Amino acid sequence: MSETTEQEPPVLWLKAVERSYKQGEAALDILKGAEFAVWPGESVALIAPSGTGKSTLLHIAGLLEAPDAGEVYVSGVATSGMADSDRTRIRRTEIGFVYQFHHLLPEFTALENVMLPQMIRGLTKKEAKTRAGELLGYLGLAERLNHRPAELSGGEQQRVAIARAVANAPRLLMADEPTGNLDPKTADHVFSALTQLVRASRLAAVVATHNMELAARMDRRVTIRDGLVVEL
Ligand SMILES: Nc1ncnc2c1ncn2[C@@H]1O[C@H](COP(=O)(O)OP(=O)(O)OP(=O)(O)O)[C@@H](O)[C@H]1O
Repeated sequence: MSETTEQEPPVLWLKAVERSYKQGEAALDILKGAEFAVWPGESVALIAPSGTGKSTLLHIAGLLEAPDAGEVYVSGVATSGMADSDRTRIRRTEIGFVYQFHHLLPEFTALENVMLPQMIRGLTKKEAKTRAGELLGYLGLAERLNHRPAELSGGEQQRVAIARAVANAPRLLMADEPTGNLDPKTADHVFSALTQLVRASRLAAVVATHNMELAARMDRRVTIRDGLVVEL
C-alpha cells in the first residue's frame, strides 16, 4: 500500500457486498460479503479466474450495477440509497473507465476524443483542448494529437483511451484488461504510462488483469475467493 493513506478516506470502499444471480430455481451466490477498499494514489491489481465474479465486482464498484446487500462508498459517500440519476452523476464525475478495446470514436482525432467528455461536462472548447493536449503530451502522444484512431498503433490508441478516461479528473480509475489486446512490449509501455499517471494524479486504480508480471508492479494484488475479496 502506498504511504499517506492513513488519514484520508478510501476513494472506493465496498462494505459487505453481496450479489447473487438466479439460475433457474437456484441462486448463484457470487459475492458473499466482499470487503474491498482503495486509497488515493494506490493501484490494485484484481486477478480473478474466469467465473469468480470479476465483472460483477467491477460493475458494482463502478456503480454500473447495485449490490443486493452491502454498501459502496465513493469518496466517503454511500451510493446504495441514491436515485439512479445521482449514482450516474457520481459515476461520471468520480470514475474513469478503460476497457480491453479502446472504444474511441473513429471519426474524431485523438485530441477530440479526449476533449469530448470534458465538453459534455460543460467545459469550453478551449479549456478542453488545453487539458486534452496536456494529458496526451504526458502520455507521450504530443506528435499524434491530430491522428484518428485508425492512424494510431494499438498502444497509442490505448493511451488515448486512458487520457479520455481521466479527462474529467476522476478520483477512481477502473480498468478491465487494459493491455489484454496488446503485444507484451506495448502492454509494458501502456501499463507504465497508466501507473505513472495514477501516481502523479493521486488516483485510486483498480486494474483487472491476467498478466502477473504487470500485476507484480502494482501496489497490491487481490483476487476473489469464495465470494470474498482476498489479498494475494
Ligand atoms: N446476469 C446474470 N445472470 C445469471 N448468472 C450470471 C449473470 N451474470 C453473471 N452470471 C454468472 O455469475 C458468475 C460470475 O460472473 P462474472 O461475469 O462476474 O464472471 P467473471 O469472473 O468476470 O468471468 P470472466 O472473466 O469469464 O468474464 C458466472 O458464473 C456467470 O455465469
